[in-house]
Amino acid sequence: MTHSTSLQACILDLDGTLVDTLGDFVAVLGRVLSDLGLPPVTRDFIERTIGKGSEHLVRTTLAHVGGAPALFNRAWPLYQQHYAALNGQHAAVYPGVIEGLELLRSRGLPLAVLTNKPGAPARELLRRKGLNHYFSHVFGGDDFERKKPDPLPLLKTCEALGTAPSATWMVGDSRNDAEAANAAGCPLVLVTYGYNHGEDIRAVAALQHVSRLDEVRLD
Ligand SMILES: O=C(O)COP(=O)(O)O
Ligand SMILES: [Mg+2]
Repeated sequence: MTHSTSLQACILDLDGTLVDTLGDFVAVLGRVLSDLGLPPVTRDFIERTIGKGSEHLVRTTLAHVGGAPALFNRAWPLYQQHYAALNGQHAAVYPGVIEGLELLRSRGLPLAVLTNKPGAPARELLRRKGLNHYFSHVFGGDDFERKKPDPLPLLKTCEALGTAPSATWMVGDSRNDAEAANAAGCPLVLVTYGYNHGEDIRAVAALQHVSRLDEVRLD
């Protein structure tokens, strides 16, 4: 099967696809829990929980350590403050990402980022990692009414790019990306190195599964 003739633009996920941000989440949540006098959580727990946006991550972490739900009101500003300070310090661009973005750009494809991370830290992270210049649009989890796996943010990103969903590839690392892409009608490419709630992403159907972004086949 080939979609090369209809490929007009590409939307990429951020955490687990472009940048390995697990270390940032671990450091930030460590500080938040310590500020609140709560016990730490494991790196594995955080890796399984990333993907549904930062509010979800903070709420699920508090519940995991037995914190009252109302603690969220104290934890959330702390999380945002620590995230802004640490953003990118414990994060690395995955091998093959620069080469993959160069490849997509060499085909003249407009590129956008769509992440469930809030927009401000997402844009700042891309800037700090020197990736921002590849993208005409960067949308975060707070830019639209609903987050992935809902198709709405994908449809809105296609609208911003000016391309039909059927001609706009979604590249992501989790079933949130897959469900959103399938519901929006975007051809799906999955990277196999990211975070997928502790499950093997190769079990999720896609046009292609790639172990590096520069392995994506455009024809
Ligand atoms: O912030 C998250 O929960 C994950 O963000 P992502 O959509 O870039 O994977
Ligand atoms: Mg992701």
